[in-house]
Amino acid sequence: MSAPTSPVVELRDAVAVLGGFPVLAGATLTVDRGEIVLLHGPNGAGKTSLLRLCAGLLPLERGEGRVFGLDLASHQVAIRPRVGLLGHHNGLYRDLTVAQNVRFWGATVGATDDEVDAAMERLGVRGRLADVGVARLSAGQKRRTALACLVARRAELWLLDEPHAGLDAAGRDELDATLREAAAAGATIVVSSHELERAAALATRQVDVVGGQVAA
Ligand SMILES: Nc1ncnc2c1ncn2[C@@H]1O[C@H](COP(=O)(O)OP(=O)(O)OP(=O)(O)O)[C@@H](O)[C@H]1O
Repeated sequence: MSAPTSPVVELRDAVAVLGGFPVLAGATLTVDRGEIVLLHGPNGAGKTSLLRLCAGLLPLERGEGRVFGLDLASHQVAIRPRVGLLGHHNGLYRDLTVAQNVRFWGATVGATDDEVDAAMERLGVRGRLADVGVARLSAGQKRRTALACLVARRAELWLLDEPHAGLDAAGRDELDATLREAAAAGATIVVSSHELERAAALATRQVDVVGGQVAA
């Protein structure tokens, strides 16, 4: 864990480039431990790119970037295991069942069977779904499973790209409750969402992303 007083995310004039195109054009953002920050902005504004940069999955071309106090330019390998990114892909092992996926991620931090069960219960994928192969799940069920994996692996920084998408009403409520619990337990959460009313009620702070920058 980073020291309680140091920010979990610190970006200053961060520039990232994909295919010769600047997907982040000087983004500055600070996120403290326990915050739930909502990224809001139009399609193509740079929200996904910002999340991927913080996850160590997009190279920092120019500017400064630190996560857990570690330099993004040189410590991506150390940063990645402490970060849970839920992107457009759920990152699940398709050949494993729901329970096997959640157990796998739980095992990376030494989670007990009870903790793994509790994570699945929290996201409504325990009972009947637990032994179903991921390849046979619906989109919403995959998303629930991916969220259960994040709970089980005790990610310190949750980076969630439109996590409400594809979830039914109960799933959205369970997601919000899960995020509040995680933040209360010390996790830091950055979430992009087009579901403004719901996400704004969840977030402790909202920032606008426009043209690859974070609006002041
Ligand atoms: N693989 C890529 N190669 C080149 N440019 C890309 C690539 N992926 C995204 N971009 C560009 O980067 C910019 C930021 O995209 P990004 O996906 O970060 O936006 P976003 O705010 O998450 O959008 P949305 O709300 O549609 O998900 C856009 O202009 C987009 O066209």
